[in-house]
Amino acid sequence: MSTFLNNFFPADTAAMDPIFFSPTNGIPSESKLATYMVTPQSPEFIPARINSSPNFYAPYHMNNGLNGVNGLTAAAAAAAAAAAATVAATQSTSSVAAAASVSISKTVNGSNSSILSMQKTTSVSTVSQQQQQQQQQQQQQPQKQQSQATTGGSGTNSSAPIAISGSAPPNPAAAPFVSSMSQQTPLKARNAMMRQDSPTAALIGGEKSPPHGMTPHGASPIPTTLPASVHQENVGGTIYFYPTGNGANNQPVVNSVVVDAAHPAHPAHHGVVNAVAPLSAVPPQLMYAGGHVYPGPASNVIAMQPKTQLESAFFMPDELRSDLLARNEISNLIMDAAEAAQHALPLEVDNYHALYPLEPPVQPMHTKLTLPASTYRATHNSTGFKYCLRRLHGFRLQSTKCMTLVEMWKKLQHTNVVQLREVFTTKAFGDNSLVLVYDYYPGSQTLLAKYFTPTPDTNGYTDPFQGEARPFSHKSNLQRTNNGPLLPESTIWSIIMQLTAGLRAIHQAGLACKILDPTKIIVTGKRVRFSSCCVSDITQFDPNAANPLALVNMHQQDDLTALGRLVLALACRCLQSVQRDNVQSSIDMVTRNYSTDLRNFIVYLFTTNNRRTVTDLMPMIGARFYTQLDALQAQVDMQDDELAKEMENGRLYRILVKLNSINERPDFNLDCTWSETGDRYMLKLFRDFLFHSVTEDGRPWLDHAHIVQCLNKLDAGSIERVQLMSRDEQSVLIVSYAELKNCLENAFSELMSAAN
Ligand SMILES: Nc1ncnc2c1ncn2[C@@H]1O[C@H](COP(=O)(O)OP(=O)(O)OP(=O)(O)O)[C@@H](O)[C@H]1O
Repeated sequence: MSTFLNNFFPADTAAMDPIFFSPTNGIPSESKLATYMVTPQSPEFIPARINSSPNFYAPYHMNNGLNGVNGLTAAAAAAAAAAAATVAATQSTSSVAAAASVSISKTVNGSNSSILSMQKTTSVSTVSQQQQQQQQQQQQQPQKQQSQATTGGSGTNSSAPIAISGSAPPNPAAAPFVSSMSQQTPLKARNAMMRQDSPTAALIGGEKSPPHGMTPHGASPIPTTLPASVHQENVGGTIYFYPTGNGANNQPVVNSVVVDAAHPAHPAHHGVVNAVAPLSAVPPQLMYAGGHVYPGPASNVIAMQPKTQLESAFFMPDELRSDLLARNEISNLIMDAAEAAQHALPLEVDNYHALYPLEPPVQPMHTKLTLPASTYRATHNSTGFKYCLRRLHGFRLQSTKCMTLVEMWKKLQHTNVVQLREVFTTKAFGDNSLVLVYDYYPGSQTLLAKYFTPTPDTNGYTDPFQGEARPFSHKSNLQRTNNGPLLPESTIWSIIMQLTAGLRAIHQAGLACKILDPTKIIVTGKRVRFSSCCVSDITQFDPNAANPLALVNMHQQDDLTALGRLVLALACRCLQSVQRDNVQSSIDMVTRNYSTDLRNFIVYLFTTNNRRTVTDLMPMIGARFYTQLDALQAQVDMQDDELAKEMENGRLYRILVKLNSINERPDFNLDCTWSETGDRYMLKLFRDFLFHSVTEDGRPWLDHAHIVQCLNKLDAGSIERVQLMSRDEQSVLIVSYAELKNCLENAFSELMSAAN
């Protein structure tokens, strides 16, 4: 070590306190990096620009959307860091040393003496504050302010020196710190994390003792209570940092917060139940510190999942994921050349492009539309959002008076009605077409396709396992129709509730659906929506009528009749069941297979001599409404929980974006060493620590929990410290996450300002 120091500092300055002059490596004296004492043998360390003392508690700020934590207030961020400080302080009461910053360096020849010497000191234990103060007085060293001293020290443990390297410390007060350090110092530094326990173990069976060679999760080995000013002393080649008395007065901002080891920076993301636990009077606003922590799924959500596996606590259920993926895939489908030739679609239609057909090219006319129609998915030119375009071929708008109705439909917002966005005429298809633009729901099926399409039979053999009743029973086969087994009554009621909800909104808006049949109702997952609203209002518009809404009451009554027919068809699972001659036998079938309520519901809608309203249907739905509400709320609970997990993922993603924009950047402002120097150097080593750790025998050490934990600590700006090893294993930097965060923010803002 002494060799190293002699090399590092020229003889004429050797007597000077190295912190207060500019070392020959060009590091300004005020630099925090200067105090890290990186060896000259570390070729990567070429500081170019050094920051002054970082503002470790700088509030989160939004920076191009990539910064910080979603919705985390500055107070919350500070509280998070504060919580970490207190956690560490609480846990390291026996390790009383405190210092601005620390470096552990090997000797020039690369021996492990420093680390070994520290290991020898592990037997030393707690030193009281009074002892430290006495020792501090005995030292009688000039108490100099150091601007780069980290803040956040508790001030109670500020006088113990911190051993850096070389032989045993002259001041026994240093020992406790050295002791805890040595327990955590990687024996093989960066490349040998000597881990015996994975942090994931904590996910299963509570906190395990921290593995060797890595900063433990629960308690920082490095004192986290740092005074504002530090004096350093070189004894026999070992540098000791002595906090000055001033530091003792430097009360941290966080003392009032007492938390358990569940600092935001803890393995929060992946389910360790590390909720912040207030043990004393905690100001409520500081509790935001726990906002970083995903506390694991709620017990009610876990109970809802069919298979409660460990992964389900951390990741999205497979079913939901595959649903979302399927929807994305459908949404992103593009035509191949053959399809494009077959459909011959224009490149652009009004404000939309990338048309993709949702049905085969030649469509038979819908009986009520009397015009050929096609449906496409298309992307809006300026917003990039996808919409559903319904084109009426060869349609000339006779009068713009119908626009009154269009405006009424555009205003109608309901979760069971596909919303109309706009209507325009176009010649882009080579004819006069009218286009109605609706919201697009990928993966939708019409009710016709879902429930009234014959299931393929193999040689007349029907699968006895299909159907709701017991397999092979007489009832089971009787309940089968051409289109599959009869639907469970709960499914029919679920559709009824959704359709009546949509219809109620339409009627209350003074409109009528007019085309209420299985081809114009779409099903997306379990959601049912009216999909072709307004089409009839345009195509059947009478420009000579004094009041276009004069007949709306009659149309609303027709809607209710159509609803009755639709429900009957669903209950019989057969469209022919609603033909005039079949209605009575179909109702008999409903009586046999379903509840009286369902039968009464259908009969009510078929009884046309009274004026009917949707509201009258409510009592027939009755308590089933509560069942539906309960199912929906359970789904909301589940999705809320998924959202909480994904929020954490999004936050970590943003940090990774920043980190990766900086790491290994080949060139920045004509400086090809930018990403390897100054603040960025620490980020590089941190990246190695995160992702490139290896076991003692050189195998990659991959632990998701380690990565998540460390990223969380970085994001929270925890004052817990981490040991980073240079790639040549000649130097160790000990740096707090707060400093790393500061480095990250600075480097990224440099990139941002250059990009702008
Ligand atoms: N808003 C929408 N979002 C996503 N897909 C939709 C939307 N509206 C309709 N679709 C889908 O587009 C396809 C065609 O719809 P359309 O209403 O034309 O049904 P159809 O059975 O072809 O009726 P028709 O025989 O009258 O043309 C269907 O697969 C339907 O699920």
